[in-house]
Amino acid sequence: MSRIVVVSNRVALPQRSGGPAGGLAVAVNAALKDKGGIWFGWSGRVAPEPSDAPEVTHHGAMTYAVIDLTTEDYQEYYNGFANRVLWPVLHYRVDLSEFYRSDLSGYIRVNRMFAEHLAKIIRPDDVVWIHDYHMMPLARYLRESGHQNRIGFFLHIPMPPADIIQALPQHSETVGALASYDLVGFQTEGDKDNFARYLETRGGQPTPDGTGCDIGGRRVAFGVFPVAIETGAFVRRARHASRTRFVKAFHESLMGRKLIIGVDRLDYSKGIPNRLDAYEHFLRTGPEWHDRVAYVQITPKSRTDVPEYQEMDRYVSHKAGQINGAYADVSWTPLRYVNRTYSRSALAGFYRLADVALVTPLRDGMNLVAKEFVAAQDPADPGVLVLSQFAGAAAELGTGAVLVNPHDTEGMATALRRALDMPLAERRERHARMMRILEVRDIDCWAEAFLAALSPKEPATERREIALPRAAIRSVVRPPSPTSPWSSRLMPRGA
Ligand SMILES: O=P(O)(O)OC[C@H]1O[C@H](O[C@H]2O[C@H](CO)[C@@H](O)[C@H](O)[C@H]2O)[C@H](O)[C@@H](O)[C@@H]1O
Ligand SMILES: O=c1ccn([C@@H]2O[C@H](COP(=O)(O)OP(=O)(O)O)[C@@H](O)[C@H]2O)c(=O)[nH]1
Repeated sequence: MSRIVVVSNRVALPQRSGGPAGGLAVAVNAALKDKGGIWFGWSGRVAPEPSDAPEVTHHGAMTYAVIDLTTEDYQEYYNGFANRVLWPVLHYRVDLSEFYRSDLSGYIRVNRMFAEHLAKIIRPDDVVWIHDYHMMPLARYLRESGHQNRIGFFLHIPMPPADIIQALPQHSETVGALASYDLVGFQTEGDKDNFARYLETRGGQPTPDGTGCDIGGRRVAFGVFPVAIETGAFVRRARHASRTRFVKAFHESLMGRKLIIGVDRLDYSKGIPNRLDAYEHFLRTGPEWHDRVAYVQITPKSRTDVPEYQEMDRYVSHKAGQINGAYADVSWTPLRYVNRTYSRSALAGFYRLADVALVTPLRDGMNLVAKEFVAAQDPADPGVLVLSQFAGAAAELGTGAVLVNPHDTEGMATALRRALDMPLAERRERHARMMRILEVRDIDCWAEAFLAALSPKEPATERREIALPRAAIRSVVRPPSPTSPWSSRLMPRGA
């Protein structure tokens, strides 16, 4: 019988709940745990020697197979090429990328090693589903060694326009290698269109029905599959969490103040400095709100070996201290900045307490926090989602959220004020609009739609879809300033 084999760098191992926070692991885990399958990837460990064979564990319907990385692999493949080249460039930040040929070699070496391990795991009729920018060339290497399986790829992060992709040194080895898949899935229409245009620049011929492209003697199909959450389960989780002692204690600590919440990995793509600027502006221009709000920013540290992330850490801590220094009183802390990882149950309870969520990335593939926040609300008295127009989630939630441009400090402060003042009837109506989408497009729908489109019997045109409002959002990329040091490139203008 055909099995589903999923491959990703990050694997949500069952014995390690409370591990690093990240949407890919959360989503893939939710999609597969009942369906079953094999999940192959990195163990999260760095070891002196490469793994001879994957370490295999079974849990429910899932089999996990993971390998360790050596220090060199971890530096070159993960910290280096994946997180200092592909991550910034695909998030439209060519100015932050640091390219070294040795890192690209490491990336290719690790992908070849993944392909070799995988070749021993997969059977000819298995459907292989590969995830994210760490693994772009994997299908090419599997094809080179004769594997004819149906192989799909899903990109969790944005796909920028062709001009930006072309700034990636040797992009044919990474983005170009996506042409070896049978199906490539994206979070938004804009991402898909950018990829289609990129393939055309490489001589690809769009198929007459527009669902793919013929290139290099093969046909690659494209699709849009916005990643989702376990909506029903998250609603129940939030209801339950709000009754726990832990969440009640948090509620009491607010002493009747309105709660503004932000939950993001400490990553420059999440726009945290811009958001703090906007909050500072809100406090400066709105003294009537002093002592009436509490902003809790939960920010687990991420990719801490990467210099840009270390700098972001220093900057955000400093900025948080500045805001509290300027506006706190003996009995009021305007900003609670927390570098801890919380369980998703605790987060669900926090979201339900919140009056406003600030989800304002400069660029984000999707942003599951936005969806979780909406699902966690009490429909009778829901909080308001303030959402960046540059998050993938804006394509689905844009009609219910208050959309903002994260580069517009005053605009964000105004949006925050509007959200805090929003009448109950409008809050209910906006929340209901977003919930309708989250209920129809949940995580099972995401996995089923992708796998149906990948399966040979059900071509992409027959898959289950609902019409989505188009985000149709593009932004202009500011060229890097040759004179500024890299650290200032991370900060908002004027910081
Ligand atoms: O694995 P890490 O290096 O610790 O990083 C965590 C994950 O970050 C990214 O998540 C993305 O996927 C989410 C789900 O589709 C999406 O909502 C979000 O917008 C993306 O940023 C990354 O793509 C994952 O590979 C990482 O595991
Ligand atoms: O302390 C935390 C912070 C975040 N998350 C989870 O991590 C995921 C973050 O996914 P998102 O798509 O928002 O962003 P990413 O970090 O993947 O870029 C969400 O499911 C959060 O609930 C968590 O479990 N604990």
